Amino acid sequence: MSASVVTARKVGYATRGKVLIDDVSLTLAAGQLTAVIGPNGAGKSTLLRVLAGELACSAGTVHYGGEDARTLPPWRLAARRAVMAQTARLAFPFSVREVAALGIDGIGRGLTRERRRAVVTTALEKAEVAHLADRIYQTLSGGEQQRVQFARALVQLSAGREASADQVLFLDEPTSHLDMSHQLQLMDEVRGLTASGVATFVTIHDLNLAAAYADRLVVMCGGRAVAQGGPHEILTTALIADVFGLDSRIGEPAPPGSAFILPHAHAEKRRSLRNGATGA
Ligand SMILES: Nc1ncnc2c1ncn2[C@@H]1O[C@H](COP(=O)(O)OP(=O)(O)OP(=O)(O)O)[C@@H](O)[C@H]1O
Repeated sequence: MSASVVTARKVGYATRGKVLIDDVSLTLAAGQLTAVIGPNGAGKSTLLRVLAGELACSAGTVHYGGEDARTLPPWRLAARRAVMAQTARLAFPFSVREVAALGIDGIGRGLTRERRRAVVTTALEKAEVAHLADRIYQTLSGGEQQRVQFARALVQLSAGREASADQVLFLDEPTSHLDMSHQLQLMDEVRGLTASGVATFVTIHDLNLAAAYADRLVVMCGGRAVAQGGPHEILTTALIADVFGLDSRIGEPAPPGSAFILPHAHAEKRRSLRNGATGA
């Protein structure tokens, strides 16, 4: 069995009297890709931020190895885990290379200048943004910015590896702005990192990507983890219909020549639009 890198026990998080996640227990293991799915507002990002130590849980515990995340010094936490957030706005006109290099801040002091540059260059290449290295980050498209943020997280992991072998990469909807080719390319990179022993944790809306790449799925709904397990045991028609509030017949056969299976609710709307209805 793979070694546990992060262990959450009965974790809850509440703010201003509102419970955002409740009673979540899970383990992130070395060499395992965990994907979190669930409807908007289910608590996926909050769970990610609690596990990553960005938010202190208000109930339960999060441990990195034997250490409580709340007491880990920031630089040690930064060496053990990298986070690719859902959105990242920058106030100043940094170049792409400078943004990626932010991943080294605080943890890469022991690296030579050449080594730092090599770490950043490799990450830019892996995220397929090396050709944009000298561009100003704010001038990039949404998808390009997302890939730069992925590069920044890869830089942080590479720099942190000198201090810690047990690492975890958290990605909050990393493919939301990416075209299909870059979605697969990014997930392939994440899969490769996972194969090298990193524990990876991805929140994602695309159930097909989740099923294709994850070793383990966590289904969040109403702040609770309502199901956990392998994609094939978890992604049942009944569970998807229940959690996402869809018609119980989730899929319809793909049209000839199409690569997609459309959710039934969307298919109904598409049919009514095709027949001249308003679709409202
Ligand atoms: N600081 C906050 N104060 C109050 N409510 C919050 C706060 N942060 C998040 N929430 C609420 O908590 C719930 C869970 O938010 P969260 O971002 O974790 O959901 P999510 O599953 O990631 O959603 P999405 O798929 O839309 O990204 C939402 O209803 C959100 O409005």
